[in-house]
Amino acid sequence: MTKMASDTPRVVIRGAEVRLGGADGVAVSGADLSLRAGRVTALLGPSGAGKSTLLRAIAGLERLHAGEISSDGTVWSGPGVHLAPERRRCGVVFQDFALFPHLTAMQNVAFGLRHLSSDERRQRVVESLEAVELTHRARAYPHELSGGEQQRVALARALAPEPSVMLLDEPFSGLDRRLRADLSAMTLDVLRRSGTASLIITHDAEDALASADEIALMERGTIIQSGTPDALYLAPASESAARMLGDAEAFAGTVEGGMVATPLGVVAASQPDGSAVSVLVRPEGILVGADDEGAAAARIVSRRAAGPVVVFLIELAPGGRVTARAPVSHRAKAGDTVSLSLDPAFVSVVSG
Ligand SMILES: Nc1ncnc2c1ncn2[C@@H]1O[C@H](COP(=O)(O)OP(=O)(O)OP(=O)(O)O)[C@@H](O)[C@H]1O
Repeated sequence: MTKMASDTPRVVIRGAEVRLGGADGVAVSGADLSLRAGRVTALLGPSGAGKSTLLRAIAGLERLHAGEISSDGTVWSGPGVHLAPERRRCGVVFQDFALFPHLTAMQNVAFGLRHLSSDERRQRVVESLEAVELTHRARAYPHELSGGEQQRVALARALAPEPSVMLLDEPFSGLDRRLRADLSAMTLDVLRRSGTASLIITHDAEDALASADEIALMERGTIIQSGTPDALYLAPASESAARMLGDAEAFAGTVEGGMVATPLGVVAASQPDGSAVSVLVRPEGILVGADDEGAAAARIVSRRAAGPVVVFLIELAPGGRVTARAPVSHRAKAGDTVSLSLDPAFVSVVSG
């Protein structure tokens, strides 16, 4: 049942627009996104950004007013086309997943497989419950299962018909933190091995950075950036993209001679001279050195250890404060005068 990941997109969304509740209620606007087989894409963005609406549009539960959604060359939604949800090879696990209470775990999983022969159906149910490690609970009813086990049955049920794409809307938000971490790791593993293309809504940027294959950032109805977690963390396309994935300092400046000046030193910029830009720096990119080393003199206001890292709040000589993050072994302490420099790997220059 293991299938290879592929670079060819399984689902392609182009210029998707969804209007809800009247002309100005545009929930999704010009959204572009590709989902690949065997890969998990985390969809991240503030409340009201349009994440659930985009998922519902892919599932066929909302109509597109413009744009197109297609899968393996078949148009699911587009001008004059709207394939019914049951005709899309789309598995869905929503937050308030509901198992049928009067059916056992295996009957729940078998529910969507009525088109198969009974032998094939039995085989598929066994495989799906095996994938979520629940064969020993096959005959249990939902009320006899824990919350995490119920969620695993819901996942098995959605995967059993072998969908092209799996859509998960914050599937773990109702569970406690510890269970959520375990279940999230297992779910992503099962999704990857199934070979389906997965899109999972989350509010947890750290979790997305640590576990997703790709991240799509959504804001005001549109996908503002998508790519691998590393690429998005290190090279955000805008200040708001940067902040969706963690802390960042932003310095406004103007490009002169291919460079832009910041209070922490000068950095190279690819924008034309005279452009107004914003220099974005991750806390790991602010290097705290001895007093005589770097470019900018500064004073440490506070030092806070947080597990393997230490977070410095630093006051710059010309005024203003920045946050730097270093390994916990870093010796600088509150009150020290230090000099700061930039690690270019954690710096990106975006149009201001
Ligand atoms: N049925 C509806 N009728 C009218 N407007 C709606 C409807 N459902 C959602 N909206 C609006 O559409 C926009 C996008 O909502 P959506 O639920 O897709 O956002 P979201 O990113 O999933 O948010 P959250 O993270 O809070 O779940 C919001 O402005 C919301 O108020």
